[in-house]
Amino acid sequence: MRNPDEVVLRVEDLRMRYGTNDVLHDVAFTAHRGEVLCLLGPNGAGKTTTIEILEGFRMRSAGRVEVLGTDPANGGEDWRARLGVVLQSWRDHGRWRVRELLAHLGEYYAPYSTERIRRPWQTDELIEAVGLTPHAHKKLRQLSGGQRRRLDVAIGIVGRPELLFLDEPTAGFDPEARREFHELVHRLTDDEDTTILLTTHDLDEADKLADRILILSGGRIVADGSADELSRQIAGEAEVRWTVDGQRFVHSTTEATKYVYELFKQHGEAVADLEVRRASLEDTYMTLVHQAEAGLTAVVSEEAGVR
Ligand SMILES: Nc1ncnc2c1ncn2[C@@H]1O[C@H](COP(=O)(O)OP(=O)(O)OP(=O)(O)O)[C@@H](O)[C@H]1O
Repeated sequence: MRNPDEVVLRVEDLRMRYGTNDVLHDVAFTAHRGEVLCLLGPNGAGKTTTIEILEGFRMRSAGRVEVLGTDPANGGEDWRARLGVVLQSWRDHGRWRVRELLAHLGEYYAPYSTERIRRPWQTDELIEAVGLTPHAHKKLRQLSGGQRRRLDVAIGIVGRPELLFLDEPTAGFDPEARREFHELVHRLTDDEDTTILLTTHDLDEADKLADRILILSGGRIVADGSADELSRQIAGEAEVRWTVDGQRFVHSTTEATKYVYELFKQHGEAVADLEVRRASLEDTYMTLVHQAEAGLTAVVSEEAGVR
């Protein structure tokens, strides 16, 4: 049965050093069943390193990590079968055909099928879910960049993972493919209860998909919360725009509701074109990353408050 309180991912005091270069400093976060976490951050912030440690592809330098109840450094085949991974880089299977490859990869998961989770995903259903039906019989090298990325996603989910890692899954997608991918993510979390950790540079995508956003900067988590929580905590001011008799006005305030109430009290029905604009995720992201880069290391966290 679904238990939304179940912790699927627990990271504490995670550190990573390449040679003498510390790239992760005391990273800590958790993810619960069915949650979508988006890991944001500038190039080189440590997103891929974090994900690779959680996937068991990279050994950490220090800290505690639990993925589906197991330390990834000791995860066996049965643990790995419960994970799905979509890496940034392409794999080289150029001569295989789409359907053939997915059916083949799916066979590896059959021994890990359970009463609750039937593995693998039925091949044609999976191909349909990622929008590759018209290309099912093509060789991989004949696919476009975006089609190839859809296949990468299919490879990641063929074993019906309980936890799915997606490293920049929509890079190279056209707007329609992006929207279809977002629908697929909702389907995976709603119908299959999949927990998803994804990295993206597309803030609009993070806004649409994430239950929680983690912002990593210089190897540190500088924010942890929903898009709304982060924007409320960082940018207290909202911008109110309106017109009276065709003349435009703009005012910044921390108390938008009260301000609008006063506005109507004063001008009544003469107020038109009213808009109240809170900080966008992009505004919030820029503020937090710039603060972190300037050495202001206050961490914004819904769970912990500001510390
Ligand atoms: N194998 C490696 N050896 C040494 N340094 C590395 C290695 N891999 C990554 N790094 C360094 O670790 C830091 C974090 O890199 P990482 O790839 O995790 O960042 P990222 O947030 O995923 O960046 P991007 O958005 O560009 O993908 C960078 O400074 C990078 O140069």
